[in-house]
Amino acid sequence: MLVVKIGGSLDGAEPLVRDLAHHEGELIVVHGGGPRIGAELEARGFETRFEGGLRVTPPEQMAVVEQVLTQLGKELADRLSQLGRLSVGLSGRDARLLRAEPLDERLGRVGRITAVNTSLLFALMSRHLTPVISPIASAEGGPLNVNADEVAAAVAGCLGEPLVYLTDVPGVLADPADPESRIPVLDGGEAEARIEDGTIAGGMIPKVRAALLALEFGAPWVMIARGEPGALPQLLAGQVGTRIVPEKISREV
Ligand SMILES: Nc1ncnc2c1ncn2[C@@H]1O[C@H](COP(=O)(O)OP(=O)(O)O)[C@@H](O)[C@H]1O
Ligand SMILES: CC(=O)N[C@@H](CCC(=O)OP(=O)(O)O)C(=O)O
Repeated sequence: MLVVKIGGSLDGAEPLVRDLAHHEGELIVVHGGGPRIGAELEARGFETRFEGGLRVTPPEQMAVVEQVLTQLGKELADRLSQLGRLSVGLSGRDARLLRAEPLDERLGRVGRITAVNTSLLFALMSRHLTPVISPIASAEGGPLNVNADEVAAAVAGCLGEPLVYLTDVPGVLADPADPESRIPVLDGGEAEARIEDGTIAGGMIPKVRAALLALEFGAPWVMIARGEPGALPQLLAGQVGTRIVPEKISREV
């Protein structure tokens, strides 16, 4: 089994969706939707801002966030199903799939995952149905917006399964402006140092932190790679992407 998180930056990437549909083996898909949420909020006259890569979500914006993510999940599940992989679009509000608590009141309706209903996921997979999860969680006082990278980490961690983040860059880059500067293996210490010095920025901050969290929760391995056709087999062969590890040790021979 593999947990795959598809970034909102890959919205509409048909070749990738085909690859996922034809992937041999069980998949759980978690999707983002940042760019589409941003566009919809703007169209409705809302301003949006991020703190540490997380969208500050005032209560009056929550319905828009949920609508956009729900529609995206349904579209993705429908497309995978049409391509032969029967899939079910869910959010964390279905059967309490994802429970959360508010992260910080200054961020509004942004949540931190506290529990995952893994039996719902097993029930679907036992009937050969692929879960497609939108990052909205169930909570006291209404739903919470959770960063999709964190949702994927919680799901993979709770299941003890590997996690792949598919995004629009070839991995974590030493120089974000240079796509050739992929870091093949990144550990927690170096990740925090690079966040501190600014070479890891924007949406890569929650992704790298979530990857470390997934390992802490129990995922056996985590990779960040570009969501291009052929990515999954190449990545499983260790040819592309950045592998996130808690600590690096040097191998001496
Ligand atoms: N050091 C870095 N290496 C790679 N990408 C980085 C780095 N620092 C910032 N980024 C930015 O992070 C983005 C990926 O995060 P995000 O846009 O949230 O993706 P997704 O929608 O796939 O979750 C990249 O497109 C890039 O602009
Ligand atoms: C709290 C928070 O930041 N939630 C995210 C949820 C979607 C997401 O994570 O989408 P990407 O994977 O495309 O970034 C948001 O509102 O954008």
